[in-house]
Amino acid sequence: MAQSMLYSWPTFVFALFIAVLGHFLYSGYVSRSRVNRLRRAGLPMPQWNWVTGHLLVFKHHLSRYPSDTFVSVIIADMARQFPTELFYLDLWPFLDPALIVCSPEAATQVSNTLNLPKPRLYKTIIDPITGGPNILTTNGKEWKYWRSLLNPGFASAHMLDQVSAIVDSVEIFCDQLRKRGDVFRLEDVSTRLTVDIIMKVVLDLDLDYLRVSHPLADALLKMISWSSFGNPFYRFHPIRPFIIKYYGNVMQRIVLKELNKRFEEYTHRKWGSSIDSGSDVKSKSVMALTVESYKTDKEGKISKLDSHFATFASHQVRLFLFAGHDTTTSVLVYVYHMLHEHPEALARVRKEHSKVFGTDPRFAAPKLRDSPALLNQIPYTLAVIKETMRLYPPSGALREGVPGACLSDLNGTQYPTNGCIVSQLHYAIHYNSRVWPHAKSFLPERWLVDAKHELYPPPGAFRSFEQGPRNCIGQTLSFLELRIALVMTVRIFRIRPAYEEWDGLKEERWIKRVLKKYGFARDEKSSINGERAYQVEKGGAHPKDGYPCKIELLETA
Ligand code: HEM
Repeated sequence: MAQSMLYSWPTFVFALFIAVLGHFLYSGYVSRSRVNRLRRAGLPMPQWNWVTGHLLVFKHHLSRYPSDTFVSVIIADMARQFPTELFYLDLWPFLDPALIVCSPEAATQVSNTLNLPKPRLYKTIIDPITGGPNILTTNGKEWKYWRSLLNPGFASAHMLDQVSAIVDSVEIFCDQLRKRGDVFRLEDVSTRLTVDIIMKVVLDLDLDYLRVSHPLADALLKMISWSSFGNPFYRFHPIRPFIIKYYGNVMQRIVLKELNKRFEEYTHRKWGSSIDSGSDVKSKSVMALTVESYKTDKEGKISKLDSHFATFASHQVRLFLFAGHDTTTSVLVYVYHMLHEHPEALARVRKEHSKVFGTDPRFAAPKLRDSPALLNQIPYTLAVIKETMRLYPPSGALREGVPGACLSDLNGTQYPTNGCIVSQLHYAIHYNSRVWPHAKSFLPERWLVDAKHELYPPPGAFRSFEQGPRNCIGQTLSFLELRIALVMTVRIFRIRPAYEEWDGLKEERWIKRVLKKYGFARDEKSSINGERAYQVEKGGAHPKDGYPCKIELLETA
């Protein structure tokens, strides 16, 4: 008996190995055959072969850039050879065949005309962070129900009620910046700011992460660092599932506890007025308003937070924490960078703030608290933010192709989407010189001219928040916090990049020192076209090395 078991175990393992290999090769064959059919139909794609698909072409383009470059930048480089602004890319086994979209017209077909579903790939990557289904990854009725419950919490009018809470966080951000005489990574402090803000706005929870660590935020950042964004090998790391599970539980415990607390406060009317009486209550968190919509939906018949609602709501809170901090942080840091690179724009922003908030920058905070609507009177600042987001889009957007759905290019050629990931490449669309005159230049003015002006942004071309029904639910909040942060900082601090100093501070590993000594390695100052703060792959796109910088306090402060 024991002997037959010994005999059967290796056989079993071998059979399993053959089955897994067979499945792998078969799915590779299916994937490559699909691309081959598209190739034979004459649709645009780079040089292709059965064994490597487009991997070698991709590698060739990658070799022109630092190895950590944001992947959209590499694919946009490949896109330059396709005037069709649409092409197929076969990176199996790392990704299903992809239809790359670099034209605003085709992107509008994806998001508005066809409204293609979100891909299954999102579930694999995002759901472990959020703990389960959420409005970023679900489709159809499930998505619609939750989006309609959550929308009121993000409405513009309600967001203005959050200004005071955001100002409080930005004041602490300023205190932290004041303390920094050294070279430091601006992104680290900015991340703490956006995490604090998102939790206040979404859950009315003050993490005070700008000053101290917090298990919720720490768990989120740990989970992100263990996720497979940008590096597909992470997906196969043997201890990754345990790490994700552990930190997921930490997050879930805290979020559920806070949600229950909010519900208790809600039912005991601690928010200052009665929900049941139907009166308006100001300064409520997104989740408070969601509970309110839910209760209305159930005709008021809930007396405790039911576990189905609580679980799903906790996924949304975790999603907001994830989606709401990463992108906004990246934009904030790049806005400071652009203002440093364009002193004339910085001078104009400062002048605009002095005109609206008074010449003494110390009074900006009380003015904002008293009259949040003043934020609508700084159009040039908003234009600077949008232009920065055009040049440094923090993400892109993926959809799943479906049978019968085709995209058409400007010549009317049809591109089947079935079996493909449809990738709206924000980076390539934002640098598309057919639709953006002077596409590489930083021109905030293009956001201020009237519709007849040649610089006027064409419809569908600015996609940082995506467009159509699945656009970003948090865009009003992001514009709000970015403007508040700028109003409260640009007249107080001078922020400049400090990559050279940072290079000097970095500890070189002993192995690199040895290799350099014998001529096998050299100093690498990675940059793209001289830009040290290039976008690197890290979930979304982030400035290289977290933007090492130095801060000076201005005399007016
Ligand atoms: C500058 C900041 C931001 C940028 C650039 C950004 C970008 C985007 C993009 C491109 C999408 C579409 C993704 C896709 O279709 O694959 C999206 C969706 C989404 N964003 Fe944002 N986002 C930002 C801030 C926020 C904030 C602050 C929140 C938090 C509340 C948030 C929450 C979401 C959610 C929940 C969705 C999914 C919406 C849906 O499918 O119904 N985002 N965002």
